Amino acid sequence: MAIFFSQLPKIVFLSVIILAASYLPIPSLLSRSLSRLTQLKQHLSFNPSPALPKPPAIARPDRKFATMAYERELEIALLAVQRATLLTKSVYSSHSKGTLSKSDSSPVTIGDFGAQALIISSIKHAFPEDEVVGEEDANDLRQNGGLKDLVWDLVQKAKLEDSAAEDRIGGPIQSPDKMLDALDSGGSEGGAKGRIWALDPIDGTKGFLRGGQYAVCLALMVDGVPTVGVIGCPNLPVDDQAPLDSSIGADADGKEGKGVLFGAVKGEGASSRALGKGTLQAEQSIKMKPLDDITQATFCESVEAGHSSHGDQAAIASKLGITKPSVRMDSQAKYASIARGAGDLYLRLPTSKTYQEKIWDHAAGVVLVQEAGGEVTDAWGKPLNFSVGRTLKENKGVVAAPKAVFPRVIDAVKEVLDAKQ
Ligand SMILES: Nc1ncnc2c1ncn2[C@@H]1O[C@H](COP(=O)(O)OS(=O)(=O)O)[C@@H](OP(=O)(O)O)[C@H]1O
Ligand SMILES: [Mg+2]
Ligand SMILES: [Mg+2]
Ligand SMILES: [Mg+2]
Repeated sequence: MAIFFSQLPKIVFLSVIILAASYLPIPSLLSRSLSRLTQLKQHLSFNPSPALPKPPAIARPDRKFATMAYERELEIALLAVQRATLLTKSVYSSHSKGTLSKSDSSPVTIGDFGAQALIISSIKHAFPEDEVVGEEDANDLRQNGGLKDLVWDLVQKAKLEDSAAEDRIGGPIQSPDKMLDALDSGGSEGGAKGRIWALDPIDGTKGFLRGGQYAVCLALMVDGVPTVGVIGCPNLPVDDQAPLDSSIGADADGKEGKGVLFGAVKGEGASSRALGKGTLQAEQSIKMKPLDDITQATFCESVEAGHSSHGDQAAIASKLGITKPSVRMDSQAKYASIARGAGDLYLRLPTSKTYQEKIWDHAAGVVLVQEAGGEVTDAWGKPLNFSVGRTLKENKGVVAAPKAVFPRVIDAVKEVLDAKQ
């Protein structure tokens, strides 16, 4: 009895708890917990490890395949070109482009200088041993401090929005002197041995100044063979299926669905993606359009009549029975456009017997077209030889077409050229 009275407070306390519990909605609490557990189980079955980082095998979420040849070269080239287009777009939409005339009377702008410095700095960070054949050099900036300051200002502002991507290409250039040194590191003589990059920081500078198409072009040549090609086209539509036309219009923010980044690796295919400003966007593979009826072809040619013979090109088109008017477009956007099937043929018939085509005007475009199912030769059907220096020397003109129709096209080209001899 004494024990009962000594334990009475505990007994009362426990009784109160049991009584209170009987009023609580225990079954409903239990059923809610069970349903939560079921939801969690379903969630886990779709996301086996939701809290874990992505498996390391998928290093490039923008790519469909985990590994391929020259994967790092392609990624660095894509990021380097992407960053350079941030700079060129800012110059494109500005009134003052700091234009100079070079010794061959062709124009160069602060955009060309800045883009070349940024891209070479990216390449040298990732692949310090590689050489670069770049179109521009720093001579004009070394002699003109005002111009150098303008370019330095642009170069400092051009940063990828994603800091990890920016780090992959070495981050910002550290000083104006380093910028000049980078710009001057594009003086390789080219050749048939080793790894050499061909860089056109703005291809189609005349188009760039006119408010037309232009392209930032970079290719890696291995033992004289174009192997990786990247082309940034800020003024082409993102949509690979968009009809090809010569109208453009500035679209600095990509709001009008413009801005494409093309990439290709020899033997691995070609792709396009929205240009973007930071991490690489998801890519899709591109192919030339199958062309069953050559008379329905759309052909691309230069805007500048001094760069390719509009007359010869019209004669070739008429020989092939093509009735559609040509699409005139500046830069390697022509190669990119036929590679994605927006156009079919690219004709660049020489205007002079002495002009030597520059390797940076073609290397990236050639990889793109070859990987999209096309063939590219000079106007006489000879393969373009990228292993003989900074120019294509003996190769005159360019003809690019889908493989299946290439023989017909080159025959028509030869007929027109032979008739002129
Ligand atoms: N005479 C002659 N013949 C052939 N090519 C020449 C000639 N003169 C210049 N160039 C080079 O043409 C590059 C411009 O590319 P496109 O001709 O495709 O563009 S355009 O439509 O004519 O603007 C252009 O490249 P960028 O200087 O990078 O713009 C030149 O390297
Ligand atoms: Mg060029
Ligand atoms: Mg150029
Ligand atoms: Mg030029």
